[in-house]
Amino acid sequence: MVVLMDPMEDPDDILRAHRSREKSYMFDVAFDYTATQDEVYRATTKGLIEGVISGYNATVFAYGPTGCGKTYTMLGTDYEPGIYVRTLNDLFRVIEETSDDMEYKVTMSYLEIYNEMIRDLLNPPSGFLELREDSKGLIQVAGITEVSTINAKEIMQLLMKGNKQRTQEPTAANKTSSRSHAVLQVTVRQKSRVKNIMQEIRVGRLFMIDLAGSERASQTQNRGQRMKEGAHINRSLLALGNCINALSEKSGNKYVNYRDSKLTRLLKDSLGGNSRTVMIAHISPASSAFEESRNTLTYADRAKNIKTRVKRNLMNVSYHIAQYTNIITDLRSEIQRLKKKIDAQGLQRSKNEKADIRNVQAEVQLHASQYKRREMDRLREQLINTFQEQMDIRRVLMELENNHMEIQINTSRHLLTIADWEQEKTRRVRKWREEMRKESDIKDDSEKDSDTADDQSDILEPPEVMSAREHIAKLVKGQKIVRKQKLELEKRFKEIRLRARKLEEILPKRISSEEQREVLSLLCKVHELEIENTEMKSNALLKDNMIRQKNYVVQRFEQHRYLCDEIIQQQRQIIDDHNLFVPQQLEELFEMYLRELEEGRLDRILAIDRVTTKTLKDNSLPMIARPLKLAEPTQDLDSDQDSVKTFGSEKQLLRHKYRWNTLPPLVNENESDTNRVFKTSPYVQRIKNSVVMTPPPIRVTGMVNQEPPPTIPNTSSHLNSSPDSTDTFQEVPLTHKERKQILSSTKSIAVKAARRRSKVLEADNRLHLLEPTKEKSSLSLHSLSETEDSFLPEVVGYRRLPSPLLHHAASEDNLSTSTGEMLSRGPNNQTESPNTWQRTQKKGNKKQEKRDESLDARRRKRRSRSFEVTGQGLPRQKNGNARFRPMESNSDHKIYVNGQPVQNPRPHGKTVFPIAKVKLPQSHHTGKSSPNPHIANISGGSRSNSWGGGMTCLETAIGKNGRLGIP
Ligand SMILES: Nc1ncnc2c1ncn2[C@@H]1O[C@H](COP(=O)(O)OP(=O)(O)OP(=O)(O)O)[C@@H](O)[C@H]1O
Repeated sequence: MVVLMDPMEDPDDILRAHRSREKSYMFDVAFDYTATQDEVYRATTKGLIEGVISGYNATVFAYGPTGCGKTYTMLGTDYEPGIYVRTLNDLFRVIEETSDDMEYKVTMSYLEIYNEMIRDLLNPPSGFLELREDSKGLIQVAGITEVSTINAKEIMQLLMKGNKQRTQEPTAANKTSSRSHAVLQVTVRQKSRVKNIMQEIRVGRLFMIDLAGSERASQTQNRGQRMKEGAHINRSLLALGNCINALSEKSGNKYVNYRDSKLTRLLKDSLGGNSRTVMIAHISPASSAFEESRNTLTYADRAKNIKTRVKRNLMNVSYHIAQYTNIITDLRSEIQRLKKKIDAQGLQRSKNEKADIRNVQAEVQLHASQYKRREMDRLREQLINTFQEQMDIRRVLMELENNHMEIQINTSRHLLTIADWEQEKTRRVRKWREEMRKESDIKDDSEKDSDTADDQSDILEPPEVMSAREHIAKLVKGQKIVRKQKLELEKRFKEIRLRARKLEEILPKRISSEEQREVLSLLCKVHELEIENTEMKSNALLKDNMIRQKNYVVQRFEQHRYLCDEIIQQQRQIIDDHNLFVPQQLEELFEMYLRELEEGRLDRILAIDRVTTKTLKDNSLPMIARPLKLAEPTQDLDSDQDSVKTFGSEKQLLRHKYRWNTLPPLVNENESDTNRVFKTSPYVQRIKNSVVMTPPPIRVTGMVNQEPPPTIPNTSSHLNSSPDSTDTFQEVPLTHKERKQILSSTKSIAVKAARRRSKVLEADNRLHLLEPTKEKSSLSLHSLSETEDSFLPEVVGYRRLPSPLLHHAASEDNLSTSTGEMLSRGPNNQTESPNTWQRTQKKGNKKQEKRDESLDARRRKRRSRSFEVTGQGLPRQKNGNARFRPMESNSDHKIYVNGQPVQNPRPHGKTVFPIAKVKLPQSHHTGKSSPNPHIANISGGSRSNSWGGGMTCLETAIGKNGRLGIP
């Protein structure tokens, strides 16, 4: 509702009170000054577009006085486009949406009626155009340019171009006053794409008209041309008003004069015919425009009453048969078009599908390759882990094996001690029985038996034997633990090897690239070599242990031989001194003994042994085997655990070395090499079944053991090594470096042992009885240290001990005491000098002299040999007395000659063989700790000190004996 109030109305004017000019008008919609272009468009024009497309006519025209915003509403600005642009945009959008089914043709024309003349705004040079009415009563502009386009942007450009051609002049009322009526006609022809004989064409026309504003001359102050323009404008608008008035009249027979102006003629259909028409009436809120507003509203109100009959503009085209050809051609072209469209769509779809398939394939491939890579990495990781585990287990087994070896060596030593004691006990019992037999006349048999029994049981075991039994019990326990651990590890090793074998089968199948295969193969080869190296080291260690064990046996025999020599010589001296009768047979035997000494048969045997030992050590390990690093020369010589520590450090070194990503080889005994990627070396093949080599058990017969270990079935008076296992070890030679290191180790131990021996000798009171002994004892250590290098080869060889006669001839050391010479001659002879001894010797007959000469010759020969070996003269020989000490051992307190023990004087207060008098320091027996703490950890820390102590003791003994045999 629009309420128009009269600004001139005076409420106090009684006379005009009943003639109020205030009026209310009702419209479909009214906009105030806040309304936007879009709101106006939506409320007025938007609803017409669908009708136009489907064949209905429609008209939107802006009506009102000048300067009230008609052009603004219809055309708008670039930023606020008006109805023209908005309508066309929507029109083309709808056409596009339905163009699949319908065929559209859109034409546009733009004209102006200026001073009752029609101008083509799209083609101004075409001049003034005439209006014509066709046979169907439709008003047409003859010669008007109809632009066919379906592009909204193009239409906008045309509109802008045409609008510039529109006559626009400034007036007093409007700076941009339009001096003409502008008519934009858009014709939409729509037909179905389905061809038929009867073709239906829908033609919708849309008129969008921006009328010129009615103006009053007084208001516009127009003169001349402007005034003339105004007159024309007003006339045409008056005609429009008249038409509206006529159309709006409700009376039946009305006459509408459209012919008064070109505007009404053009809008004939729009106003009263077949058209949906929207009239947008513009008014000014200014009180000065009251009259114009009232007129406008009055016309708009009247126009409201105009009723039009709208019908769809259909053109049914019935084609003639002659046109069928064209129709068919059209249809074919349409079919082709549709086919192309379908093909294009199909192509696009298939492209999309193909792209999808390709994407899917690529994705699948990517996933597959990623999975494959992950799987390969996983397998490789597993393989490396199995190799690593194999390596670790082999290493631990090696350590356990070494432990086992040490235990066995120590056990054998203790068993020997016990066996010796058992023999001693038997001898004592026998002796006691003989004594008892002599007294049997006095006592009756029953008493004797009971006494015998009592006496036997009363024999007290020496502490070293008890200690040996304790040690054996501990060692047996330790051996059990080690064996159990070994079994578990071997079982685990088998499992891991099986796993590795499976991986070995899987991996070549999975590896696609030859390069990968090669790299992996090389990697495995490296680890194979690593494990081979470990195995060889293990064997080298075992062999070293075996050699030490063998040397120990040799030393024992040599010790024994030394005693025999001593006894024979002394007894021979007694015989000669007292001119005792010697049976022929004994004489012959003695001759044979002398011959043997002269010919040096035993020396040769020892030489052979030395050569064998040396050969074993000389045969180098292959270069890939990292040599064992034994004692460093710079190590602390006071340490009791030198060699053991070094062994431990070697293990640490190995462990460190294997910590990097190393792989042990894949050993598959059953698989043929051709089917394998990772082959086992011949060496590994050869020793793979003896990876865990067990040294031969030490058999000691006649031993009474409280708890005999399984691998030590019974006692034996000798150590025996299995020849088979020895052969196995001989296959594994030592490198030069290793040999050197062993020698260095021996040197360290030798120096240390000599130092200890020196201390012991100094502490021994008996040694102080002989003045030179003290000197030589102190000298010996120095000498040893000095000449160690030159002695080393002989140290390894373990030269035979020199004859005791030689020591006596030297007469400078305490060996005469230690060999029992003094004792054999009685207490009175203890102070007798060696010279006296020699003088006595010269008193013999010629035969004896000859023998002496022979012995002297042998002595000289040996002495000269010692010079040759050492390269030094007398001082070395003098110092050699310290090295003539027999082997020290906690179990060597007694020496047994031909089964008869020579007792240690200290426990029994009888005859003394000084060989047994030297005792090792206490620390030497107990040991300080496990030689390898890592091993202790691996074996659950159950390793007792006695194992290591025993091992250390053995090494020390070897070192001393090595020196003993040198000069
Ligand atoms: N709604 C509106 N918002 C902003 N400015 C408007 C609005 N309506 C009209 N105008 C401004 O008023 C001035 C006159 O408007 P316009 O030229 O559209 O009037 P008209 O009715 O077309 O005049 P004439 O009949 O003389 O051509 C123009 O500068 C136009 O920008």
